[in-house]
Amino acid sequence: MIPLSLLATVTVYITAVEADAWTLPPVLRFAPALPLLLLALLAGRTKGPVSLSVVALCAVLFTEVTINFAGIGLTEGLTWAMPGSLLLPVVTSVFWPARWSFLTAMALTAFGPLPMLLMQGSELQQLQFAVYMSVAVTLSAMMHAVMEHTSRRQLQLELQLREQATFDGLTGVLLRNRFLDAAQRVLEEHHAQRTPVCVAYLDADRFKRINDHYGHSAGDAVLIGLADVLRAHVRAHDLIGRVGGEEFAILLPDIDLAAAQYRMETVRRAVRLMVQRPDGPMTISIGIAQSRGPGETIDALLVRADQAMRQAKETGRDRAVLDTTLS
Ligand SMILES: Nc1nc2c(ncn2[C@@H]2O[C@H](COP(=O)(O)OP(=O)(O)OP(=O)(O)O)[C@@H](O)[C@H]2O)c(=O)[nH]1
Repeated sequence: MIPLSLLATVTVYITAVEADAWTLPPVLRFAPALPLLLLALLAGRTKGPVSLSVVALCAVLFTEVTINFAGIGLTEGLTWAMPGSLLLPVVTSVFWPARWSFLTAMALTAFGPLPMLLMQGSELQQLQFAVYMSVAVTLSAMMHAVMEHTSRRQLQLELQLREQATFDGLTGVLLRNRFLDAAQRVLEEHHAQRTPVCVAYLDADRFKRINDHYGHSAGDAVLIGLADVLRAHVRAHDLIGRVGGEEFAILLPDIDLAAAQYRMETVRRAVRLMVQRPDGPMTISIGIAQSRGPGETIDALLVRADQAMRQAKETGRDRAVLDTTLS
């Protein structure tokens, strides 16, 4: 957008020159347009938004200086310089993303013709200028505010969409696929560093009964409470994902099976103590597996943890079982 606004600036400049307010010989008339074009090209190649704004502001400054030089000595110069340079803030107002660059560009373009005007303008022209300028700056500020509001709203929607695609709407933990992606990356990093990683597979016990006897919303409330307890009991770099309806997985980097068991026992006790279901305390069954090292994927690791969790179910629920299958 800024390179486009610079090209617009060049056009405004050339139109102004063509308005016959230029005292130089015809060959030199368009000379100042060259640096402007160069700035436009440079802006097209500049990547950072701040340096892009600086380049664009240089172009505006240059245009205003040129307008002043072009107009000095010619009263007629004022006739085109005033509306021309006041049109510029309105046209370019939507192109300046940052507030500081918008304010600087507005000040430059709105007050640009002031020296020429003060030097040779009549009182009427000065009054005209004050009126034009107020209208132009007000219009620009309004357009800029609308643009800013629209882009802020768009950004909010984007963030909202990204969040919805990342986190489970009910419990706030990672969605299954996001968990698998993130966990696979962590797993590979730990394989490369030869450090241990474990995964725990957690399943709410007899959850169907809550839904059947107390309704789906009672089940939802228990799931929310369960996720809260999980979040409160993991380390900052552990990952929690909702991998099924009432099934969660926790990736536990940097700890071996024994340490993972200790941590998950704490979680299991906390759930029993802190999550209430309508018919009594909530319990969970947990299966824990440690990664076998390079080559093992998160899916394979989860399968082993899931199998251990099923053993926990079969042997009475409300317990943590370790996967001890040989590698
Ligand atoms: N309220 C609610 N229920 C869910 C949700 N997702 C899955 N469920 C329910 O969770 C229940 C899971 O039941 P089952 O897989 O039979 O297992 P269970 O009753 O927990 O019994 P065990 O796992 O054998 O201890 C089903 O009734 C699903 O409908 C959810 O988001 N909200």
